[in-house]
Amino acid sequence: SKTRHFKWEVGYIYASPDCNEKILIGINGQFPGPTIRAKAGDTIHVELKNTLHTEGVVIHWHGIRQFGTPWADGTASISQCAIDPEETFVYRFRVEKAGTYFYHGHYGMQRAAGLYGSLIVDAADGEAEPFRYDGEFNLLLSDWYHQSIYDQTVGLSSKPFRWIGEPQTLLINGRGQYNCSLAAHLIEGSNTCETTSKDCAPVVLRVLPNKTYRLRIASTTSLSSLNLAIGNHKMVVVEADGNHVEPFMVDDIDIYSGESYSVLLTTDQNPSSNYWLSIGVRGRKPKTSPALAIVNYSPNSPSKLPESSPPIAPEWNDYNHSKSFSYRILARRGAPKPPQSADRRIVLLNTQNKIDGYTKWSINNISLALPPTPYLGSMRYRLKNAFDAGTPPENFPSSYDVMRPPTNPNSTQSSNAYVIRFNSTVDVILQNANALAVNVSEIHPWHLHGHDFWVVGYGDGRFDEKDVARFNLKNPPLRNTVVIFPYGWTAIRFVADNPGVWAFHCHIEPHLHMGMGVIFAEGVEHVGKIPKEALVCGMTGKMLMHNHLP
Ligand SMILES: O=C1O[C@H]([C@@H](O)CO)C(O)=C1O
Repeated sequence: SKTRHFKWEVGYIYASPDCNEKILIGINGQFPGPTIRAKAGDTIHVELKNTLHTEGVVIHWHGIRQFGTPWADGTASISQCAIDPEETFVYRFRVEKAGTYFYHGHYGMQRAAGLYGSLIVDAADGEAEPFRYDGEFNLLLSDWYHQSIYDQTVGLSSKPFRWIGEPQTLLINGRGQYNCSLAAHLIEGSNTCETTSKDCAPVVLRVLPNKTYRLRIASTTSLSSLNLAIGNHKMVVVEADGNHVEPFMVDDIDIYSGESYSVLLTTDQNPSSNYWLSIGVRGRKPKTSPALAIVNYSPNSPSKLPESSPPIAPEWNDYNHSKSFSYRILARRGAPKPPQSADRRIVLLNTQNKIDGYTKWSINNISLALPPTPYLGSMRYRLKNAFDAGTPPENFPSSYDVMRPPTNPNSTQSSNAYVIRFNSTVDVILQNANALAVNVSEIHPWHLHGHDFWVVGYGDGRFDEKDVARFNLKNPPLRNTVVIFPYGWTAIRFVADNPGVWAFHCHIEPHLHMGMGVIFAEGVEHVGKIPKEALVCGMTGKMLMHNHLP
């Protein structure tokens, strides 16, 4: 195995991802950031210089466990201090498992400002994936707002609340077309548009007939849940979040923020035509046009417009469609199985709340407020008063009606954390509920840092003790992100075998900003020597400056 070195500068740049010039956060002047490509077992070494003029930055390596390097997880206030302007921080960690991953900013709402890129891990030398393909494409999906993230964050934390609304544009590999359909010739009265600029030209997948391609698809959207389909073609799902799944064939896939998939595409359709690949919004009433890419059968010209219209995503609120897709995702035969019982069960109620008139999301009535001192340092060195004391609740009152808005919407903010016994097995039940408005319950994709977890069950309504008997302990899929459907619950199981402090949160950027997350700490006493650059801020900073390192 190798060490792969990268030297990055993170800074604001001018770019036109949807043919409209804005500023966004690029890496080495690029958007999306450079793709990291490595082999399983390699070490990634990123020397990251913050060239944002007036704000800190961190980068999270989404789906990478950071076993033995919890300080490299890239979560501000959790695993490290934000890197100050003009400072350089070295992220050094191992990529253990082949798969489709990505990285992104994890400070404030910097992900929504465009701070993301792909991280692809190939099988180690001498190892092979359990499926074959002739070529591959990488599709990093995102959504894009014209409003700056400053404007967005101020709105979300204002009274009255100002919601960000739906994104202006969906992007594929950082490119999209605002207010102008590529399929213009098919839609009467729509504008044709200038899409020759390299920043916003549609993505072209150039294929040969009768071959099989692996499409790596990851979503780092700020808000949108997406559906992806390719005209006339079916796809076979083979990977989810860096784990092999039992292959199954679909017409389209749903993908939530924080998830990744690999699908196999066989180019077995009429080769004299090109085809649309289309991405549309799910789970929220869409106001954003679908994003399109072209599957270009060689030797057709890539500018030859497909004869058939782009596939249309299922109705945004057809949750049965989404559920049937999620329920089909199962571990590939031979994949690691979960422990057959858990040592602890934590039930997390997801509600939208009010705190002093501000709109928030809460988990068991606590809205996460991150402390100034990163947990990893304050827990490792047992600093008092660095974050709120006490264990957050393990459950919510049995009288709470998940089908109705909260009768008392008042909630509290806290930075308290769940301390989990090292190497114990934990079940988490994510319980969805009605939001503040009547008859509204939203989709939330939950992402766990530092682990993959088994998705052992889903259900509608309120989770009940008797549901435990229905858990799938035979072939549950391993993932790092899983969705909770409106008014439903999702059960996950994981082994707390990774010393560190790990965020577990809704991957919707504004929801995390509004407090929708919790902190898990496990085996912190086993954490090795934390590089002091990760901790020099807040109380740990003062302690190190006075040389009182225990
Ligand atoms: O967090 C959210 O706030 C709005 C809405 O509930 C209140 O404006 C919305 O759609 C969210 O997802």
